[in-house]
Amino acid sequence: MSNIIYIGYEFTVTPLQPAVEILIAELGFAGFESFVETETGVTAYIQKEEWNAEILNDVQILNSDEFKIDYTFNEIEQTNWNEEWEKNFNPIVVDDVCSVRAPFHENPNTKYDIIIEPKMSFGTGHHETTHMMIQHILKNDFTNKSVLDMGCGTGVLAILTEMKGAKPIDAVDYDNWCYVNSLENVERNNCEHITVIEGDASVLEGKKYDVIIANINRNILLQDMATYVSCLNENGTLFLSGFYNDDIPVIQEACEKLLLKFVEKFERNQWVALKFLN
Ligand SMILES: C[S@@+](CC[C@H](N)C(=O)[O-])C[C@H]1O[C@@H](n2cnc3c(N)ncnc32)[C@H](O)[C@@H]1O
Repeated sequence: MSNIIYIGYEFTVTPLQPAVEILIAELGFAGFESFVETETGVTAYIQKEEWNAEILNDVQILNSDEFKIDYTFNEIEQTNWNEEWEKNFNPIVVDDVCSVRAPFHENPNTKYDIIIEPKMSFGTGHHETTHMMIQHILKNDFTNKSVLDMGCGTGVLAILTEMKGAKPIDAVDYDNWCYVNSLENVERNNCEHITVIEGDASVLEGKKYDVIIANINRNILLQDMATYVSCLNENGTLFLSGFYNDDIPVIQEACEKLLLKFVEKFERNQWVALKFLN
């Protein structure tokens, strides 16, 4: 069990939309990793070791004349954060066929019913990037494909690929909490073909996959892209997310330098998820 300390910011936003959406996008970019929408705005969390006093300097919407945004912040005990999450985690259904829910939610009877207890890990399906990666996975054939889920968070994407017939699957995350949480969720969903690995791109040496899924962030993707592509089989597929529409040119250029071909883009609230072929 990790003893990471978080800083929680409670933002009060008037009027709520579209300001809350923009605020969450900008905070995500600044390094905040979890968000809980409230009746009056949003609560956002960042690890204390990622935090600094200037963290909000680049969050432009705070200077907007169109919206009034106030905030307070304080250190959050891990246990309090979990209670907050449990109160606020609503089940989601993607394209009527895939649900992501907690064990205590009612079964929505979807074809792919993923049960997740995310605690501190990213990947409840609420985030645009997870949602779009789920859409890519739903749309593509995974039967007997070997898969790497890089930056697996809760393991939600790896679990869905197994439900769609993929095997074997490696789910990798450098964060110990995510590693432990993915192990728990893999077991909770009775998956048999997923190996959860704690580490970064350095654990990929010598490995090969038919499909690589990486929902991380622009800088890590650019840094590790060559390693991912070296692990991709001929005619393999790479799905990337964790960045904005404006980042596409730099991501696409990096992929094309490695001879990948751009195939398809999904977009939600300025976030994007791209598909490339080898
Ligand atoms: C945006 S979350 C995605 C989680 C999940 N795959 C999803 O789609 O909901 C990114 C994850 O990547 C992990 N991560 C960030 N940098 C990494 C790196 N260099 N190597 C491995 N994992 C990394 C983080 O710990 C986090 O769990």
